[in-house]
Amino acid sequence: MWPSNRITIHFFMIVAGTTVDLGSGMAVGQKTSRAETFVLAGSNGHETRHSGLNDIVRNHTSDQQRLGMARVSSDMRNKCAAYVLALRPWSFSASLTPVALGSALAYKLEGSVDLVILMVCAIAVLVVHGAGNLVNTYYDFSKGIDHKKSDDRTLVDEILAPQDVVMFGALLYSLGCLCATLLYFLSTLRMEHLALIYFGGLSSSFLYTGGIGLKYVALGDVVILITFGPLAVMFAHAVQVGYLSVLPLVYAVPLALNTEAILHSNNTRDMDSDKQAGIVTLAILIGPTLSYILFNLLLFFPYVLFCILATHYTISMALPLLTLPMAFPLERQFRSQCYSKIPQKTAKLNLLMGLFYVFGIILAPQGSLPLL
Ligand SMILES: CC(C)=CCC/C(C)=C/CC/C(C)=C/CC/C(C)=C/COP(=O)(O)OP(=O)(O)O
Ligand SMILES: Cc1cc(O)c2ccccc2c1O
Repeated sequence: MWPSNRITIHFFMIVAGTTVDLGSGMAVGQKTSRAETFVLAGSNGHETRHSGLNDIVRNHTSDQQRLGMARVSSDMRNKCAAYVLALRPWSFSASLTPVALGSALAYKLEGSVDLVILMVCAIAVLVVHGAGNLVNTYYDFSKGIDHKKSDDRTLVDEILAPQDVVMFGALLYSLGCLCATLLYFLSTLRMEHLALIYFGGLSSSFLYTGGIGLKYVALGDVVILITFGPLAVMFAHAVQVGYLSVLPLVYAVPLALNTEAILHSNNTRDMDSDKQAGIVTLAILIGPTLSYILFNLLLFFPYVLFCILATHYTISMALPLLTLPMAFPLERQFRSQCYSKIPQKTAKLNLLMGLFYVFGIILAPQGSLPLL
């Protein structure tokens, strides 16, 4: 038999534990009623019930631990999702397609491709692009350019803190440098050439919005045309073949124009808020009508180039034309000024067009492609 005062002490221990946890959820509340039931039963004085009380205390503690762990793991998952979303992964096609293109050209020229070099190169370009997006998030927020209706609300909605974005950006730049170091050992490309292209890409990704902020003085379009086009394609090609060549620069043109269409639609969408924030973009300089004409040129001129390549060199170059049906709705949306999802949709088109372009190059009969 257990004296009822000892049972009461156990009860208060449970209640005390419960009180601490009251704010955290229903399951804990349920424990209180189980303990109360026990005290009512305990006052009848059955000894066997004591082990039941210990079980309740033990179960209560392990439930608390489980709840705590579940909360920590769900917090971690939310935080990870926030970091991934802050990178704006929808835009990654813009950096992956030039890597695929440069590697495909190397395959055509050298007859083989080193898959490890391809992977490391893709990671290097991807993380530098991701870091560039984070720098953009940080500076657009601190300059008051991003607002409640912006596409990028990572900092505006306090999904992440500014120092989280800074730390994550620094981590990605460090990872990029690690990849570049690895490439130095894996590839036969001379160190000064590797460093020139890699740090060219890295500094462009920072200076786009950081430092002098090229985006704010209407130079963002030039940066995107160069980095996501010739620079990234040449980088992927050079680490494979071990030397610099002008060939990838020429092949990069159709893809670079399409990637610039993503940015131009983005800047046309943001024209009014950018103007209010006091920054200058190409879209603001040329106005809505010329912006529409420029978007069409960027969207459709690559198809003209593919037609020329297909009719003069090899029919496999007609493969990217399969994406034409995706381009017409974009033109219509731009014309009716429904800009909201055009950058994301153009990025999808960019991925498919890039992949078809790469397949077209791989499938081209030996010696049929223009080698300048
Ligand atoms: C050659 C090597 C190693 C790397 C090249 C890697 C690349 C492609 C770097 C370019 C990084 C870069 C310039 C990123 C900027 C990304 C960008 C265009 C962000 C869009 O910014 P906003 O125009 O402000 O759009 P939002 O309004 O959506 O924020
Ligand atoms: C976030 C973001 C937004 C864009 O509009 C981009 C356009 C071209 C290339 C990359 C882009 C990007 O990373």
